[in-house]
Amino acid sequence: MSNPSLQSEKGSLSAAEKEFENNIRPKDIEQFSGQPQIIENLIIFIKAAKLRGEALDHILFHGPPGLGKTTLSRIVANEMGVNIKETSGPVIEKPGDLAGLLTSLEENDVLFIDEIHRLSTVVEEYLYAAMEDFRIDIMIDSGPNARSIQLSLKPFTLVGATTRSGLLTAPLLSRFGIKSRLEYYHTETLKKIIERSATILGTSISPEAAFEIGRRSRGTPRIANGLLRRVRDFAQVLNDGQIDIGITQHGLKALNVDEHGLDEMDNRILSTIIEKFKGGPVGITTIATAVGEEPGTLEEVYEPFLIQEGFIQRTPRGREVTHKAYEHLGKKPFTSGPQQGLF
Ligand SMILES: Nc1ncnc2c1ncn2[C@@H]1O[C@H](COP(=O)(O)OP(=O)(O)OP(=O)(O)O)[C@@H](O)[C@H]1O
Ligand SMILES: [Mg+2]
Repeated sequence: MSNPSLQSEKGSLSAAEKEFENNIRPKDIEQFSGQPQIIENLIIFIKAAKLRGEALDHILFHGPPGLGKTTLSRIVANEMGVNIKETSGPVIEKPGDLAGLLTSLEENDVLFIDEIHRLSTVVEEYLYAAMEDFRIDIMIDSGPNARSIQLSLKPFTLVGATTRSGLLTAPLLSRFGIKSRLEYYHTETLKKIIERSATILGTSISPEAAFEIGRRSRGTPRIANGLLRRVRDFAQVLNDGQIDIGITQHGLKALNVDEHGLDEMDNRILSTIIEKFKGGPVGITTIATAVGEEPGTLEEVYEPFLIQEGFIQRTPRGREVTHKAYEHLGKKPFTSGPQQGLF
């Protein structure tokens, strides 16, 4: 199984994990670390919308799981001083469900649709007019009595979030005025996030320990917070609750956390390319079949981190692992003949 924190299926987090996430989730923009470009722009757009007394333009947050899309959506509503209604793509089954949600919004409120790539086509089409003209046409009755009535909506902001922006249709994409792609976090930023979370949890952590956890968190705040929580257990039982570098290294080792923060699926991808495809180049669809994952998920959720960290490179003929990948897995590069490596 792949790391549950990375899965985009929302059911994968336990109730306790969700509660923990909500407790430490930054509520206003000052508490949110990282993503400087996105934050800088949002501050301007929010100020401008407030000055004009208008709804903020529709926003799409996209990027790998656990980087802060839900967090930012709530922060946007909070900073705008409006209510937020939260739903998700697969939950809105019929146009009527969407109409119900939209008509319940107050002026300038935020409607947050998580996993927006999973909206049904029919619902999506109704959303177009709602986003563009703040109106929705709904059919009432059926057969000869069928007629459509037009409902006007109060201006609102749609905030969509997705890990799979590649699955969004062009008409939907074009209706978002603001599109922000969240990036993986630098270790220094994760360190700050971990220190903030530790304060909320009432635990003391040394700077080296926070850095070490950050370094091994796959650039992802959710993973960083999850590791902090587990390492805190080790510290509580074995170290009087003090999280120092010693107990951190002990804990991370006991938890089998990879030296570079790679998860099981990352390692499976690398070892598959090495063992089954001689290190590549190999096409993404072929890798996907071999590891039992969808090509799109591989491309949008797993691969970006492996490329950023220099474990994989894209070539015109497909994906290739790098030296770093061989070293990481303790394997020797494949050589095609006895001549190679002689000179
Ligand atoms: N920039 C940040 N600063 C502090 N904490 C953060 C930041 N980004 C995310 N987090 C924390 O990481 C956790 C996951 O964030 P969030 O739920 O917003 O991710 P997401 O992008 O919506 O993930 P998914 O795609 O799985 O829905 C939350 O507990 C949140 O508190
Ligand atoms: Mg989310």
